[in-house]
Amino acid sequence: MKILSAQQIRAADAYTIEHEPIRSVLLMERAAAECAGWMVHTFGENPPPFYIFCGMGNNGGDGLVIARLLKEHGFSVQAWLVHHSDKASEDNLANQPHYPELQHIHSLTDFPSIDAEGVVVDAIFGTGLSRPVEGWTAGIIHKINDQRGRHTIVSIDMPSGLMADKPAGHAPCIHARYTLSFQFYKLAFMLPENADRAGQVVILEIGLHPDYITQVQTRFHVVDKHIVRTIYQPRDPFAHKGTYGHSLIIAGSYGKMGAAVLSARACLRAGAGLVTAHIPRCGYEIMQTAVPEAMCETEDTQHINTHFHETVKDSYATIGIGPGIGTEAATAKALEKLLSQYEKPMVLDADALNIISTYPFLLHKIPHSSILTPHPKEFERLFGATEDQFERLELLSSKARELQLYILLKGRYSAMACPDGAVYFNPTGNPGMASAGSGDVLTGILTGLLCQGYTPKAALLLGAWLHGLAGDLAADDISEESLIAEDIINYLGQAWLNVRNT
Ligand SMILES: NC(=O)C1=CN([C@@H]2O[C@H](COP(=O)(O)OP(=O)(O)OC[C@H]3O[C@@H](n4cnc5c(N)ncnc54)[C@H](OP(=O)(O)O)[C@@H]3O)[C@@H](O)[C@H]2O)[C@@H](O)CC1
Ligand SMILES: Nc1ncnc2c1ncn2[C@@H]1O[C@H](COP(=O)(O)OP(=O)(O)O)[C@@H](O)[C@H]1O
Ligand SMILES: [K+]
Repeated sequence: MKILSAQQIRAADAYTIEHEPIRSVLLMERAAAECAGWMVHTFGENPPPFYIFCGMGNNGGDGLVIARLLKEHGFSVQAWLVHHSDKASEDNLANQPHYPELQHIHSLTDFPSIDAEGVVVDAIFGTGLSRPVEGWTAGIIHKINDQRGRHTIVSIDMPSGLMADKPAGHAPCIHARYTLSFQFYKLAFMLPENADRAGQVVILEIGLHPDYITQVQTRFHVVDKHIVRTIYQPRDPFAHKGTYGHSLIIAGSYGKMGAAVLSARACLRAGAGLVTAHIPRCGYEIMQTAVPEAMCETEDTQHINTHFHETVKDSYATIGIGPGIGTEAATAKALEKLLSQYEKPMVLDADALNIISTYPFLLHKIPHSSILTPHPKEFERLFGATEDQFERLELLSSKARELQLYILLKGRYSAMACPDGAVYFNPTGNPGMASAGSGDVLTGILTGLLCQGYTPKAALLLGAWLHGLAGDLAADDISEESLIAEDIINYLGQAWLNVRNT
């Protein structure tokens, strides 16, 4: 799914009006009807009172239509027009007479006291916000936020105060429980700094013209079922274990053998034909017992520090390196040697990335189209700090282009940058996965997918999706709280079935 900028969303709106064709006031009606439908579906059993705050633009126009539709549905509704500007938009004006009970707010003192617990609908500003909200209108936003504990706040299209594709900094902004976003995610929703502003994002189809959406060029995307379905390749009925490659997992050190076990097991569960684990000797019994399906190569020390045997170049379809290997100087030397002799795309994570941040020249030795999977701290160590998260996304995209690598920056919506500069966000996953070892599992999954012949881009998008989906399926069964990395591996099979049957 493409992520459109605010300007492209306006163009999609205009294109739809011209080519469907549909009058703009009817497109507003259609969008608002989707919102009202969601509200009836979500709160309809025993509907609480609705308090709807409308601005002077088309976002406010949506609010006016929602107020009328909910009232017609028999809900208890009160609506206010927040006069932040002198002029209302045409479609806003057209809808005002259809909601005669409309009340007016001209200053902070007009803010109503809202007693009974209910739903506050924020339809003050949407994609037309052009500058930070100031003055008494900012006061209204703060007053609505003060109601957070007692009321459910639902924002229409955007939480008011947030800009779709610019940093909001500390500007006043609604903190919504839900944001009902029209047809697309906005880039701002993908960033951790806006998590408690957008709340849970619900995408509502409003029938924007498909021709516009197909032809519009965007750098940012959200991975969806459609993308995943086109990547997925069923296994060949005549396959043998050689068909799906032999991968090498280089992981673990004394006290961190769990990382190696998780990566190797995830690599197998992702579908690799054969897996060899390259580990320190102290982990031999652990690995052979915990993952009998994997073969082992060992080193005589507690860290990985010798050069890898000469066959590394030819024997392995791909390599996953990093979880738990530590950052000893000898391990760094071994990594340098490996990067000098191995030429196919591989997966680098955790301590492999930390070593590279200490010896940045290694960045240029990584085989083209390899996948790096830093979490935000590792990313900062590798590429430096940025002013804000929009700037960090730009840095991510430009580094992927410059180094011709795939870089996955971990998070709620992991951001995956490609060598052409495109960035895909992964929507699956949950906070239960914020627990030790989840990243080691991801390394194993990505290695397993590369190994069986998925291209680096396909492995990256499918791997991140499967990893998060397995976490979601696990959380559904055993809760986010008790989810551990091993569960992600155990639910990988169900995630595969889900992808296959999509
Ligand atoms: N996408 C679609 O296809 C569809 C989109 N639809 C809806 O349209 C919405 C976009 O509507 P929009 O363009 O009218 O902008 P909106 O967000 O209402 O704000 C504009 C108003 O705010 C004002 N203003 C701006 N900044 C301000 C500030 N800091 N402080 C104070 N005032 C400020 C500005 O006035 P001015 O800048 O002139 O002062 C103007 O009055 C979109 O989010 C969605 O809800 C659906 O109806 C149909 C299908
Ligand atoms: N709140 C969350 N929502 C979705 N995914 C998450 C969340 N928290 C963590 N994850 C995922 O879990 C993984 C954690 O990786 P990482 O921080 O490297 O863990 P570790 O080093 O302990 O293995 C990442 O893939 C990340 O995207
Ligand atoms: K809004």
